[in-house]
Amino acid sequence: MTHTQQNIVTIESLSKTFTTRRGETVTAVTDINLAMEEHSFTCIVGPSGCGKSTILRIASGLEKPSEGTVHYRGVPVTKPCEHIGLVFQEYSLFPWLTARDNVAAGLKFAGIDKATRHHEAMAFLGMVGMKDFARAYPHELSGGMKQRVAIARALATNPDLLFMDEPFGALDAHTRILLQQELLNVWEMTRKTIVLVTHSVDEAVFLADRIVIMTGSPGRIRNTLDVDLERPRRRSMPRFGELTDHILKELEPER
Ligand SMILES: Nc1ncnc2c1ncn2[C@@H]1O[C@H](COP(=O)(O)OP(=O)(O)OP(=O)(O)O)[C@@H](O)[C@H]1O
Repeated sequence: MTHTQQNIVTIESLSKTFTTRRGETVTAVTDINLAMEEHSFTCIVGPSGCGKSTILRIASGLEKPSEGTVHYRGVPVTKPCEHIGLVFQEYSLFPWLTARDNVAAGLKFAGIDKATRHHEAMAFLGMVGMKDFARAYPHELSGGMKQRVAIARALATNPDLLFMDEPFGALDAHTRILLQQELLNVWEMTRKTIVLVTHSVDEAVFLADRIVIMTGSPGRIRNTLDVDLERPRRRSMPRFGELTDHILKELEPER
């Protein structure tokens, strides 16, 4: 595989083996080859334990591969960097900081002065519809609101790549659908490259340009599928149902 101009991330021959505390080895993923085009929206779906999170953790530099490589714009990824934003399922906000200060926190490490930090934080809170809650603390916010703040915080450092691991997994169905739409709005506004891991095939078909379908034990890519559905997408579109059914079939365990 070559590192073409438009591929922002390239994952080649990636495998990861963990050694458990009891000394057993577990191959989490094997022979993963993936490239993300700039500005694209990729969803990774697969059964629990097939290594989706492991791929994101390695691709963002939080974990080392056992074999293979990850490149960001042609440069090996060996540790977390400011170009890659992360949003995980647990809101991971600082409980002692207000929504605004949570968003501003990332900018503090970047050495930006306080007034600019606050101004920028408000702009990103506005983008996710949370301006009115800038002074609220995480415990005063609902799950959906906390996840909005987490997205604003990930965007604040202006990464060009956003890795999201089950960001809406803990939300009720209604809030989840609202936030999916908001994420699409943010994506269309900012044109970030997004890679999102989800258990929900419906969510993947709603969001993605391309869906990576994984199988488990050890995790490997079974198929990748380009989503040939125009936007805005509606779940009532016949093709929406066809694609969902097709992916669900691919995910069925082999007999
Ligand atoms: N630090 C670790 N030590 C040992 N095994 C691990 C470690 N992290 C992950 N694993 C194992 O690797 C495999 C893949 O885990 P991973 O969390 O990446 O899967 P996943 O597809 O994201 O799962 P889920 O959808 O349930 O979140 C699992 O078998 C898991 O037990």
